[in-house]
Amino acid sequence: MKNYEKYKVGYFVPPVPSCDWVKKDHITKAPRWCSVDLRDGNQALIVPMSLDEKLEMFQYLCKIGFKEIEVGFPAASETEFEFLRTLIDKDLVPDDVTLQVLTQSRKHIIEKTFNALIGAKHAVVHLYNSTSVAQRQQVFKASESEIIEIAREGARLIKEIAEQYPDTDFQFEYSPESFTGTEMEFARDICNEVIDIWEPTPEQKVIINLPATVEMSLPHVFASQIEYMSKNLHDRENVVLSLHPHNDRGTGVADAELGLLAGGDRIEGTLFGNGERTGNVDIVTIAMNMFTHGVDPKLNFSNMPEVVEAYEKATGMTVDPRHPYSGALVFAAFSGSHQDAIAKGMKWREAMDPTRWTVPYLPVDPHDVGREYDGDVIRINSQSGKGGVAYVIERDYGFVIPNPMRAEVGYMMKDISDKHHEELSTKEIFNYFSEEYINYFDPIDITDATFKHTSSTKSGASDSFSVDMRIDINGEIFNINSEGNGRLDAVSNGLNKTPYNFNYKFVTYSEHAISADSNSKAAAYVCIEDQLGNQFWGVGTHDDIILASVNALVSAVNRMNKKDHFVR
Ligand SMILES: CC(=O)SCCNC(=O)CCNC(=O)[C@H](O)C(C)(C)COP(=O)(O)OP(=O)(O)OC[C@H]1O[C@@H](n2cnc3c(N)ncnc32)[C@H](O)[C@@H]1OP(=O)(O)O
Ligand SMILES: CC(C)C(=O)C(=O)O
Ligand SMILES: [Mg+2]
Repeated sequence: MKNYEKYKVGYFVPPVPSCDWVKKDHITKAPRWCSVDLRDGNQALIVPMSLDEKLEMFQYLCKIGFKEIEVGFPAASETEFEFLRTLIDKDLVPDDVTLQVLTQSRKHIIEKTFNALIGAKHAVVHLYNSTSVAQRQQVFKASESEIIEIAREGARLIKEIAEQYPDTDFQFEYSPESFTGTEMEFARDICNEVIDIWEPTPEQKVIINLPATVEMSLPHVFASQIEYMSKNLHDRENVVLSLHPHNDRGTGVADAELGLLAGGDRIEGTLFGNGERTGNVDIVTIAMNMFTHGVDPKLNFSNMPEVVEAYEKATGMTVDPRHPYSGALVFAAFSGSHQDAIAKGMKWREAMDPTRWTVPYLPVDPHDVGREYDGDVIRINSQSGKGGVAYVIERDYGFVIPNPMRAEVGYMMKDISDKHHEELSTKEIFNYFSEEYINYFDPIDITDATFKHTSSTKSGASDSFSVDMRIDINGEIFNINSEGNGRLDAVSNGLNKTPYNFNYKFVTYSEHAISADSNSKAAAYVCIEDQLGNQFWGVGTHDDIILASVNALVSAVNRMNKKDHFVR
């Protein structure tokens, strides 16, 4: 027998499957969110949170905007019980936040749960018992009616005890735990039995929570199960249909989203999907998925690095660098074509429509989750291209590298990164760029240059310029006067008046003012070509745009010297 042959599907499709949810293409409003970080998340930690850690996490969950928080299983431990007492006795629960607690259907546990809640303003008492075929057969060794009786007993007791505390606004919740391994008709029946005992009203609705305690099926099957339950629950209008997906198959978010389309009103989950085994469903991802469809998720993740920090501190878990919306690398584009598209997309947005976000490869504006464009988005390594390199140099240093020069600079950075086998920071990139191209005065340095405009006023006569220059070549000084039909031409002719033989022709020239912080105000770019057709770029900077262009020419000629050594 092959190993895989010991498995078969363990879920149940509804007797009358329907898929009306398929017709809806996105979620149009935020569900009721319930954080179960402090209960389901907490029970999955190697060392559950201390009272102080729970308090800190509770306050942070309130800050994000959760209005319903399952704070624990008060009968589980002293810390759990004390935590509730502290929240209530010290009046730490905001008026608009409802505490939720979990209990098994056992008298002493239910009683202890209510004791923990004495004095609370609002509370959800959450009752569960297992309903799946496996649990009925193997754990409870009980018939369907005996399992229903466990639920009914718990529901009756909860209702009865709650009546003794009229000052607390109680809401009741029931979960057929292991719902995904339960026959749908049985799940429907047991939930309806509980609903009938609790007799919900529009003012006092009940919550029926359908957990994918273990995620067992494709997400569309889960959605069909939710749709079936939604259509077959008693008093549906007075029932809040809650979903509680886990992530065993890695599709917890899909379960939640399709489940919402299928009739779910509420989601129980955790930050970043902490929870038993592969976790509870990740509320951050569901909320941000909604956000990127233009729907207000009613939770505030605008400072995601802070959320990550708070979560990691409280749980001791880490957020993966690839975790949707929150991982350290989720906005990083290393690859050339992605960088090129992002850089162009950012510029297009600025010029065409800053109100919308459609930048390729970035499903969300990093600023909307507290991340930066600088450093977070375009990052340079050996997979990068000219567009990305030019983008970061322009963004951080204000140098607009001309299009024909970009490939050369891009390949230079790619090679450096490849050889060093590491990412390059923008600072390193600029240093390499600067060392190689900008004001490269070895061996030629023009230490003084004074221009005169010597054009004729005769019509048809072209402009001409003369320059007096002091040229230093390897320490040898030449005082030269020369002329040309432009300033650069005059300098170039002057260079050729030295005993050296500079054989090149101009290919292109461009210049711009530098907007970013810089000691210089202007940058110029010159490309020359030697006799063999090799091209050499030089970049010059100076306060004076004319001298910037002279510096660019000298840099280009000096760079040519690296290949074609000057001869006298
Ligand atoms: C999917 C979920 O996340 S469900 C929530 C799970 N979370 C936790 O269990 C964390 C907190 N739990 C605890 O601290 C403990 O389990 C307690 C305090 C609740 C109970 O402790 P104990 O009674 O000592 O142990 P234990 O949990 O093993 O009890 C098992 C018994 O409870 C029964 N039981 C389990 N769940 C339920 C339930 N929901 N309703 C009624 N009985 C239940 C079992 O059938 C078993 O019965 P048996 O004694 O007749 O065999
Ligand atoms: C208690 C229930 C809702 C639970 O956590 C689960 O089934 O996963
Ligand atoms: Mg759970």
